[in-house]
Parts: sequence; C-alpha cells; structure tokens
Amino acid sequence: MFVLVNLKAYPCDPVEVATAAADVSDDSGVRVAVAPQAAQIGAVAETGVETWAQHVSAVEHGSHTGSTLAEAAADAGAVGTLLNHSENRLKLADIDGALDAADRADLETIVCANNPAQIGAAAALDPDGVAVEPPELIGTGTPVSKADPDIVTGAVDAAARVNGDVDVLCGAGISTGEDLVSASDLGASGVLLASGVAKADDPRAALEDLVEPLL
Ligand SMILES: O=C(CO)COP(=O)(O)O
Repeated sequence: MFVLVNLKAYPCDPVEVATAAADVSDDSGVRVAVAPQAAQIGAVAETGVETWAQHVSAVEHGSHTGSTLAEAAADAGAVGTLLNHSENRLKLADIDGALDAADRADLETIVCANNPAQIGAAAALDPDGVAVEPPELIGTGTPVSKADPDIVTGAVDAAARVNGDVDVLCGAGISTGEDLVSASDLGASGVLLASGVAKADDPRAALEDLVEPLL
C-alpha cells in the first residue's frame, strides 16, 4: 500500500511530519510520501522522504506568474504530483496539460476525482494513478472505506475498465490502520490522507498506527 500524506495548508511543521514519515517508511518498508506546500518542497525533500507536489500548473517555462512550474517542483525535490484535488479543481484541458507538464519533468502523477464516473474520465488521461475522494467526507474523520465502500470498489472498477495500468487510491477520513486495511480489501492500492496526520497531536504516532497492520 502507498500512503500519501497531503499537508494541504495546515499549520503543521512540514519537516517534522516529513522526518516522521521517512522514519516510519524506513522502519516499516511501507511506501510513505508527503505532499507539502510548494514553497516547502525543498525542505521536506531534504528529510529524505518521498516528496510530492500538491499541484503543478499546465504551463511550460515562460510568462506564467503565480504558476507552479513542474520543472521547479522537480528541481526542488518532488518526484510526483497530485492534480485536480477536490480543493483545487481543474478543467479537463488543464488536467491534461498538467499531466504533460508532469511528464516533461518526470513527476509521477495522481489525478483526484469525486466519484467513479470521474475516476474513469481521469484514468482515460493516463496518469500513473487516480484517487477517489468524496468531498463530503474529506476532513470528517469518517473513512470513505467504511462510510461509502461502493465508491471505492466503483472507482477500482471504473479505472480498470478504462486503463488497466492505473493505480487506484482512496481518500477522505482515513486515519487508522484499520481504515488502511479496509481500503486495501476494497481493491485500493493506496490511501491519500491529510488531517489524520497533519492535525494529529503526534504525527509520528499517527503514521505508526496507520502502517501497523502491514507489518
Ligand atoms: O483531501 C484529502 C487528502 O487529499 C483527505 O483529507 P482528510 O484525510 O483530512 O479527510
């Protein structure tokens, strides 16, 4: 299972979370990555943790003030990027353009979507992975794998119908090892989570708890 921790714009210490994530990944053998704010990619990557951007723009080098250039994210240490997160929705053409940008910069890609139908559309754009996250469960602590398991199995089926190569993650409300196991049982190959780690009093303990059933 792949555990991708999105720090969003939460007021956590990204280096502390990243250091804990790197240690937990090393100790457990579970793939754990952290997606900090763009300005913190360099500092997070220095911890040795697998580092992802939260977004890259559908632009090349040029006159694009305020954009997140894929090459700059990669130069700072990112090895992958989320796209089309529920909190940063893109037009279809912009997802496609951002995938091209990420490919140019050698970034792995995960396109987020709300539901299985959108997952099918996202998978057709040929990212490395897709992540289904029902927006109404994001940040609630109620795991999608329990509250809406059909969304996860539906996403896995929808992706497989369109593109057999794409990994399917699920997210929203995931915070415990039990949630991780449920996600895996439903066919997901990873989880995307945020508040369960970024808002935890002890992010290291939260990460240890997450991977514990996989040990
Ligand atoms: O949006 C999410 C991850 O990208 C999910 O957020 P929570 O884990 O806080 O529900």
